Amino acid sequence: AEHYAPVTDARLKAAASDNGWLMYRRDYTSSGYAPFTQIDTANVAHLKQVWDYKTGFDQGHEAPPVVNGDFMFITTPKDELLAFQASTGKLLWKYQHDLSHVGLRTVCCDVVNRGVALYGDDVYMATLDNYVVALDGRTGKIAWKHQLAPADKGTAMTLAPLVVKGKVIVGLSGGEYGARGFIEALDAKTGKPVWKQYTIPAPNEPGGDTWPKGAYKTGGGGAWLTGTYDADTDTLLWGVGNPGPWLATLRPGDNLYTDSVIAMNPATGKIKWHYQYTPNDTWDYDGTNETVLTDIDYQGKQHKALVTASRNGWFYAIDRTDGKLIYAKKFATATSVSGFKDGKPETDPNLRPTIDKEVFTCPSFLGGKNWWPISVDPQTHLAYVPTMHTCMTIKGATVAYKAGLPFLGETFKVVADPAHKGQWGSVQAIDVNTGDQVWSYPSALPWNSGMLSTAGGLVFSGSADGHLVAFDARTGKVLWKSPEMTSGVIGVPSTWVVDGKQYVGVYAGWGGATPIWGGDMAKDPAVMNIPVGGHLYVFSL
Ligand SMILES: O=C(O)c1cc(C(=O)O)c2c(n1)C(=O)C(=O)c1cc(C(=O)O)[nH]c1-2
Repeated sequence: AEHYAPVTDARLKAAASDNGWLMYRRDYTSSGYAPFTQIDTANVAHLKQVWDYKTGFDQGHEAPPVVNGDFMFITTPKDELLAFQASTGKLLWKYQHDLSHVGLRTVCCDVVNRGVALYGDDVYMATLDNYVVALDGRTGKIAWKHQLAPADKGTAMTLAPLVVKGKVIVGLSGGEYGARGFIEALDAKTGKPVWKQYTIPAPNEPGGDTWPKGAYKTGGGGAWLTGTYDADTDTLLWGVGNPGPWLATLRPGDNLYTDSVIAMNPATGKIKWHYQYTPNDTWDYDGTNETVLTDIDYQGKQHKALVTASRNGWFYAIDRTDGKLIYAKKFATATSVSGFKDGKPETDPNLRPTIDKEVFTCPSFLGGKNWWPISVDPQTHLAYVPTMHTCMTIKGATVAYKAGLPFLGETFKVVADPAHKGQWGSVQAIDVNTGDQVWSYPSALPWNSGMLSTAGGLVFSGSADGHLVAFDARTGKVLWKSPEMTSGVIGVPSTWVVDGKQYVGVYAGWGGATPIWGGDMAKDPAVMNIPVGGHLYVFSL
């Protein structure tokens, strides 16, 4: 293999001019966009498989290939880290994190891992038993590992870390177990903790008064997806998950910072501002979905914005300098969050379940979109959004907190969205200047894969029936479908260039929350028949 070029701050900041895919969403803006033009709308139909690798695991395969030079790094659901020669698929080394001491039970939504971060010579992975592990990228030799929280108290880590200025930053899963979430930064060289920011304030801290007495300790607020770094304002942006327990009558108040994006100082973790997508959430909508930085022109005014397609079914544009709402538009049927007043979301009091009352509301807790990241293309100025069309019935239930056990207080069932019968999913393009839909590609099966856009005028994403699909970025026309892969796709495609040749890679490996919690959707024979099994595929011209 060729020599390993260290990943510097300069390279991470200037991802646009790099041939690799150096982090989870390729660049600090979380665009999921690559500037490569070799594969384009005219030749994409000639893509051929160049190599593949079967992982041997049947859980959901969610990680994107992360590529530095001719080195590719990808994780498996059980915290194995694989290094390949990116151009040929030659396995260079393999590291298996020891999960033997952890029950895999306190993971809400399948045993998963979303991949790695790179810095210097090292590769970083977060694990289900709350370690961050650093390995030498060339050899797989362990540099350090550090455990952030015990493994048996309802917490886990499933996200890809983010490296900002020499710190490896990760967040906790555990919103369904009443774990108090946090985001923590470790020194990339030594693994020493630098700062830790709880997502749920203590009573004496700002926002502490949005919780009833004592509730913050079991308030949830996982931070289970990778954040975004705004290099212009030196701000770290991170989405925070749902409050615990799900049943909101047990915790009156806004319950900050659940279901919010928080803006932090990356040197200290100190919170600068926040925006809450769903106040006093009682539908498990989380606020963890990606935060993508993009400059927009809304009604004739320029804004430095962040955009997100929230689980609650609304597409938000927020001023990324101060956290003020610019606009919010529905991208899926959305009734629980019913409108906005002075920039703050309002929820429908009639659609709040109680211990005596079952309600029907949309979207389901799985969201108008779940964790599968959107991509924002600076050329088309469109956001490509993997969308789910479901509603739910939901009712309160009794619950008591016990560390390591689910803390929900609700029963629920995912059902079809009456406005999208026979269509569990779609891929849609949304104009980030307006929040309006430009094209939509309907899918009978749920669409649970992340999006990749490229300067070749293409959008790639994987289908549940096992194809990598290339869309025309402007029109949504399908220009190419890979031959059928051995499983459905929930992975995140990525692309890179080695020796002048562009590659596209994606995991097939059906799983994640949909087959476990999907109710009527999971019981649809077409969904039940999706084969499982992890399989990495790489294509080029
Ligand atoms: O609150 C949490 O801590 C938490 C963690 C995770 C996770 O770590 O995967 C998911 C969720 N919540 C969740 O609500 C959810 O719908 C979900 C889907 C998936 C998946 O991998 O498909 N993970 C998670």
